[in-house]
Amino acid sequence: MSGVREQVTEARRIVVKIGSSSLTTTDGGLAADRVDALVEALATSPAEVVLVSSGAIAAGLAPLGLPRRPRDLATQQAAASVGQGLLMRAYNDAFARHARVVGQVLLTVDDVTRRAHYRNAYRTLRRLLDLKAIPIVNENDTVATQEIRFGDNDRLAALVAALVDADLLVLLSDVDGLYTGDPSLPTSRAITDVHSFADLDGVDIRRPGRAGLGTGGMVTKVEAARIATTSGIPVVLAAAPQAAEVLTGRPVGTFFHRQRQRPQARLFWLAHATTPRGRLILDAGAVRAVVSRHASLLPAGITAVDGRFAAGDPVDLVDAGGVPVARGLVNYDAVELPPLLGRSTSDLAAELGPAYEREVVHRDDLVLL
Ligand SMILES: Nc1ncnc2c1ncn2[C@@H]1O[C@H](COP(=O)(O)OP(=O)(O)O)[C@@H](O)[C@H]1O
Ligand SMILES: N[C@@H](CCC(=O)OP(=O)(O)O)C(=O)O
Repeated sequence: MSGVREQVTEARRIVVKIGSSSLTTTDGGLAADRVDALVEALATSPAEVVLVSSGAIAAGLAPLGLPRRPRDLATQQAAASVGQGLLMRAYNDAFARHARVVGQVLLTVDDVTRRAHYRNAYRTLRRLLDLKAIPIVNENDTVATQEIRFGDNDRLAALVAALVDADLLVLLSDVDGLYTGDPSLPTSRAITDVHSFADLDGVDIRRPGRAGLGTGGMVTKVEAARIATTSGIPVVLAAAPQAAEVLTGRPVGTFFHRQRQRPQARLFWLAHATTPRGRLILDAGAVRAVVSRHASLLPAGITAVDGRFAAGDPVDLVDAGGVPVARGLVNYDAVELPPLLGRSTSDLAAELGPAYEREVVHRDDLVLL
């Protein structure tokens, strides 16, 4: 293997994600030395850096006298509310020593999936970078409900990487890369390169780490790597203390090669970041129109509606057998649709007015699955 990874050293914009377990001590406090080491590596990088940092909940445990990570959402949110301020104070102070300014950006799933919101998030991040500030992103834990939460920051980081059109995503954890199985077992081997996700068949990818502070374990990291690489962004997965080595292109950790050039950005959000709120069951003609001709979905081709969704929500388009063929943002509330099904848009417009000429899902808001 050559001495440096050129896709890393040539990256002009990098998203770095660090997990809770890498920032906090086992008794729940923020580990200042770890924050300092990370900040040193980031502040000296010539690239624009967006930091996605977990650790709010973990950092809030000790001040609130909580012995371990709570399971219920309200207590997690209280801990995040306390911990997020402490986390930002630590970053603010550490980056200030390198004469760098930081900006807090708290995002919800909607902010990175809905067009109007993600443009707004993009503008804020873009402007912070233009102003040479380091955006520090976390999920907006205090307002997110269970249903709409990411819960882990791995996928959020991949989506942020796509949002800011990053050249590289770095996932820093308490493990120095992906292994063929539980890294504590002597039989597990380190995986240095992932060229295709088929390479991972047979790899034992587990959920949370032993420290009990992280959330997603390797499952969400591999999923994040899949999201990023299929949108043309390579990923390095390494241990937090290796951050400086990673950023100087040393071949440490696991390198996930990009799977293809970037698809149209917004469609990518739709496929990976949204949870469908309902299903539209399509007849065979509509399936062909949507899949082969990439046409908009009209009421005439829908045979049934399932779920309680509102206009603007993501829904799955499924064939008669229930197999999802596409996902799209629907233009009608669920309750509006049943009387329209099977009817032509010109009939509907003549009877109900021009507003009913609109597609159920516009082709620009559709992605094939
Ligand atoms: N195949 C695997 N390769 C590497 N690590 C794994 C694997 N399966 C499970 N893990 C565990 O995943 C953990 C990292 O996930 P997590 O604790 O959620 O980290 P973070 O807080 O950094 O997001 C590691 O500590 C490791 O024990
Ligand atoms: N937003 C949460 C992140 C949840 C979490 O623990 O994520 P991770 O450590 O990346 O698996 C927090 O700041 O505590």
